[in-house]
Amino acid sequence: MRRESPLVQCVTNYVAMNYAANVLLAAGASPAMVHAPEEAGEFAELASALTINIGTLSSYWLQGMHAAAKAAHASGKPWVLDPVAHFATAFRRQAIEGLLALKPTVIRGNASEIMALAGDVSSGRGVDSGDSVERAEASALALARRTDAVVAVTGVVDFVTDGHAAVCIAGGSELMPKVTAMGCALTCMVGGFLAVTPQQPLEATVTALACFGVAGTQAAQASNGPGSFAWRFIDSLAALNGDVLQAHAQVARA
Ligand SMILES: Nc1ncnc2c1ncn2[C@@H]1O[C@H](COP(=O)(O)OP(=O)(O)O)[C@@H](O)[C@H]1O
Ligand SMILES: Cc1ncsc1CCOP(=O)(O)O
Ligand SMILES: [Mg+2]
Repeated sequence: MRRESPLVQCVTNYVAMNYAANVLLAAGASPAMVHAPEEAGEFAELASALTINIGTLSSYWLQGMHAAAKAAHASGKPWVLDPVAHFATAFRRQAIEGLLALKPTVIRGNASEIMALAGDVSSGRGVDSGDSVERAEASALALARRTDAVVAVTGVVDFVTDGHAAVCIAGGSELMPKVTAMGCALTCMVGGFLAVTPQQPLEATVTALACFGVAGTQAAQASNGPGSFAWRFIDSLAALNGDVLQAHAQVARA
């Protein structure tokens, strides 16, 4: 990632835009928050990967998402879908079906989002999860098989699957769900690793999640609460390199 500094197009939400861009910069990528329908498709042809997040959805943004995802799909670029609170309203449910039809390479969400996307009953209400990752594992496997996407469920211990192999990633901190846009930023980070290893979406996703696990644990050690954690996390990510990741990542086959 640091060697190639890939251009990553992020269509994310108003809450996450600044933090997610700083996360990608800390990891060595070059983020671009480009979402207007007039240019999102054209830009997707330039970028090495695309991420789409429906957190603060509107009709206008949805047009940009479609333009970008269509262009990415047509030009063989990988793209990541973050289905924030997709179950909450009819508008979101309809939007997520349309985006799924454009074949995301990776779907990254919390346990409630992934369970609901697989058609299972979940306890989610808004953007925060009401379910454990363990409860979402079967849903993730089924969703991966149905969509041909790699599915990542995040929480205390993350679970990633392509419908066949499955990997667990531990680490992180209980402060992470207390900082808004942490998951959205992680989705953009997955896009960064997909950009540099587009043929290995499972490995790219696991690497992104492992970076968050290691940086999250390190940042929490020096933090008094969510405010200082948020900026220390960016510093920890910026200090991360391959050796530190190899030494501290908690990754295991599930
Ligand atoms: N209780 C926890 N302990 C450790 N890490 C966590 C915890 N909750 C969330 N995380 C981490 O926070 C990041 C965002 O995940 P999550 O909170 O599930 O996403 P979202 O913000 O979309 O709900 C992931 O790296 C995940 O591993
Ligand atoms: C609070 C909020 N409201 C709409 S999008 C958003 C951010 C959600 O971020 P995350 O899914 O990373 O917690
Ligand atoms: Mg989220």
